[in-house]
Amino acid sequence: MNMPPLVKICGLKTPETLDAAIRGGATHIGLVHYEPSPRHVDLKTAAELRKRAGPHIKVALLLVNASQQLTGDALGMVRPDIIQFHGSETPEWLAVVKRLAPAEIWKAVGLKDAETLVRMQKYNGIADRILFDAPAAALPGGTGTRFDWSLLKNHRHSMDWGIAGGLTPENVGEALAATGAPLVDVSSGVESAPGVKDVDKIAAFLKAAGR
Ligand SMILES: O=C(O)c1ccccc1NCC(=O)[C@H](O)[C@H](O)COP(=O)(O)O
Repeated sequence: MNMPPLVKICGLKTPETLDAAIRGGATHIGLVHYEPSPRHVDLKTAAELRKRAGPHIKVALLLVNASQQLTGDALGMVRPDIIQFHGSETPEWLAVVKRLAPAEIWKAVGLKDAETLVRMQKYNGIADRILFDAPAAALPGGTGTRFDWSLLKNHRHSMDWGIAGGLTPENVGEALAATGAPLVDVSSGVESAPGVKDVDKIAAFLKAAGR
């Protein structure tokens, strides 16, 4: 029997929606610390949600081109299992954080074209996972738009990876069949309004993804 994919529910802000993700079998959750986002949580709230999540689900903290100071403060306060870099962070910066922080390093990459798959090789050996997402728009993530899944069809992955961008309970099965992704990540597709997660949609997504 095929293993179900890993599923990350991103952009959680409340205990109720965190509990819904855990109840539905999510393997990962994401906390966005980026003020322009409707999913932004301050570090105190992120630390409280991280504690509530407990040891059985992995918690990713999302940062976008954060300063050295903010990155250090965020890691110290929240103590995430994963830091997801969602801006134009360099491999050199990721390597510095990797040496200092006891956390996995994920790098989100806006998958625009086949050339992107060549350029992202610079993160090989540094990022613990690449998250293929739609190219940045008004926000660098959480845009609710898809990338062209066929770009990954014959790609030989040299790092652990996953997909994000415009996934919903209705299309996640098709996305998994098209890409064979070991991990799927969703944010807008389980919301009733930008930044407002819907517990029923979270449950439906997890079920549709096979959790
Ligand atoms: O979710 C945000 O608002 C966000 C803002 C800035 C950087 C990253 C952000 N989200 C990152 C994620 O991992 C999202 O889950 C991913 O981009 C997919 O989003 P969506 O298309 O809305 O499902």
